[in-house]
Amino acid sequence: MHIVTANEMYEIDRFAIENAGVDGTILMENAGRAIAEKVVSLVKKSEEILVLVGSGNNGGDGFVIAKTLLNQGYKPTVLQLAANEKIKGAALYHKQLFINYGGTIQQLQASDEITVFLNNTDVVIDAMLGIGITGTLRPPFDQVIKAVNEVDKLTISVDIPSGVPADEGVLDFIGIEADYTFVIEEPKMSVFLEHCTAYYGNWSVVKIGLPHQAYANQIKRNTWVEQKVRTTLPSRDAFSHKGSHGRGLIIGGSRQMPGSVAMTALASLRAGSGLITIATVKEAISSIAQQCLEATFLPLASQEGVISERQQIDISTYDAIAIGMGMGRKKDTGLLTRKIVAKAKVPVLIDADGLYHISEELSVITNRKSPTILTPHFGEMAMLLDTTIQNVIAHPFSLAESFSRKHGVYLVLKGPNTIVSDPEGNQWVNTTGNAGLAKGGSGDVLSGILLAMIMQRQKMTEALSNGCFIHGKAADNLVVKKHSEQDLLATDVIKGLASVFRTFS
Ligand SMILES: NC(=O)C1=CN([C@@H]2O[C@H](COP(=O)(O)OP(=O)(O)OC[C@H]3O[C@@H](n4cnc5c(N)ncnc54)[C@H](O)[C@@H]3O)[C@@H](O)[C@H]2O)[C@@H](O)CC1
Ligand SMILES: Nc1ncnc2c1ncn2[C@@H]1O[C@H](COP(=O)(O)OP(=O)(O)O)[C@@H](O)[C@H]1O
Ligand SMILES: [K+]
Repeated sequence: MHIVTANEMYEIDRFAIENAGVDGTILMENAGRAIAEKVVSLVKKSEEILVLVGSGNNGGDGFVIAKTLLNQGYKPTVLQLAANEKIKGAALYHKQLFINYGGTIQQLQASDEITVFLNNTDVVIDAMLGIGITGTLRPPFDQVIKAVNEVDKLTISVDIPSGVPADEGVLDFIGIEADYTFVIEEPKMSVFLEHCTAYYGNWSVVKIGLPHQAYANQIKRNTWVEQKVRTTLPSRDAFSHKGSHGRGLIIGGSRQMPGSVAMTALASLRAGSGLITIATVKEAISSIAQQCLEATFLPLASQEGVISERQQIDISTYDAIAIGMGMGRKKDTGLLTRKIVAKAKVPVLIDADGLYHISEELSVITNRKSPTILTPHFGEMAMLLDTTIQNVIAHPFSLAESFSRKHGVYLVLKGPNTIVSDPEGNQWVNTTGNAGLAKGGSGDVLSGILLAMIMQRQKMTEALSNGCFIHGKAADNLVVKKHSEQDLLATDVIKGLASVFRTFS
């Protein structure tokens, strides 16, 4: 699936109508009819349905839904929230068809009348506002949306929950809290914005027959789904040896935080790495070795329990490096981190405290010749950009894209909807994972999986997207069977990798 902004959607629409010659009323018929089919699968004929229609094309879809339901023996009540003269074009055409099919339309005279309509219905179909919303809500939409949210009725939104912006940038809004949203043709950006996702409820896409050529090459944002993992994840060659699957180096850990690198190493081995070496402070090695028998070690000199600057590390024999987990934020560790990142001629993944050290001197990553992968969560992203977390929440797609382009890096912006960005500005949103991962250590496990993935035969963007998918999928499988979102631990996710890899082998 592509992920579109409102403008991109309008552009696709324009192409369909002007270049491909599709009539706009047909697109509206297709949209309304496809959504009516979904409504039929959720609602019984005996139930009362209230269709709330606005003045634009979203309202037009509402008329088609009402007409289709009426034709199938339902008795929808259509409540028009805008003046008659505001309904134009395709929406007016479908309003007239609805009337011709025997439908009647009621009009809201005063905002507070809405409670009477809501009290008399079982189901609300929200066809008030779609991607055409501008500015703050005007009456009666503000009051109607609040009233719908206050009553406990099954609420089904058309294309987008009314009031929710389609695009990035708006943090404050009043929106319908839908139970279901049937998104037309392609998910809008806000489906994946963490301050908007919940409004959509259970969402899915309905296709309305827009010409594929209208957008196949233009949209740079996509979802990463199981089918893509199936077609890109390399299988293990029967004649391979440990060297064929990558020799990875993990640099991090400290006396205070030995567990993080242990989890990264274990996850990396479970995700298919051939050989893993952990470079960490020598006093942490015995405890880490007990957790991870398969790893080898590179003991590092330490100062107050953290990796000290004064030492040479031979990084020449590794295929990829992950650096930063649990290493702390001491100045000396930072100097060494930047030296290693600058010197390494293989892919380097930078996570956690490594991101802090890099944020002090971003030119170190910009100047690198081999691939650099940064894996910040929203707080670390704000630190890298020297901005607020609120700003990252408001603009995750555009900030990630511009950062990747500017510094020539691959960025994995972690969250409930993790976004992978490449230096050309392409983006993929991961579709797996749950709140059980919102726990210390999940990021360390992800780094290990990604380190393994980037050492297998696949493109860098596929490696990163597959790694995120597998990490989230392991957590999803675990909360269905063995665990819950409450008790899930990062170490469980490592064990759960088996269930995911087995489905792809
Ligand atoms: N290719 C597509 O994507 C298709 C889209 N269709 C529908 O068309 C919708 C977009 O239609 P429109 O561009 O007409 O836009 P909308 O229907 O989303 O809204 C525009 C209308 O809302 C009013 N409005 C805007 N901001 C408002 C505010 N803050 N407070 C109160 N009223 C406000 C405007 O005066 C205008 O009349 C989509 O969301 C979708 O539902 C379908 O008809 C089928 C084809
Ligand atoms: N609510 C959530 N839903 C899905 N995935 C989540 C959620 N919260 C966190 N994650 C995932 O868990 C990982 C957390 O990483 P991070 O914040 O770096 O953890 P830590 O540094 O504590 O190990 C990321 O991969 C993120 O995408
Ligand atoms: K809507």
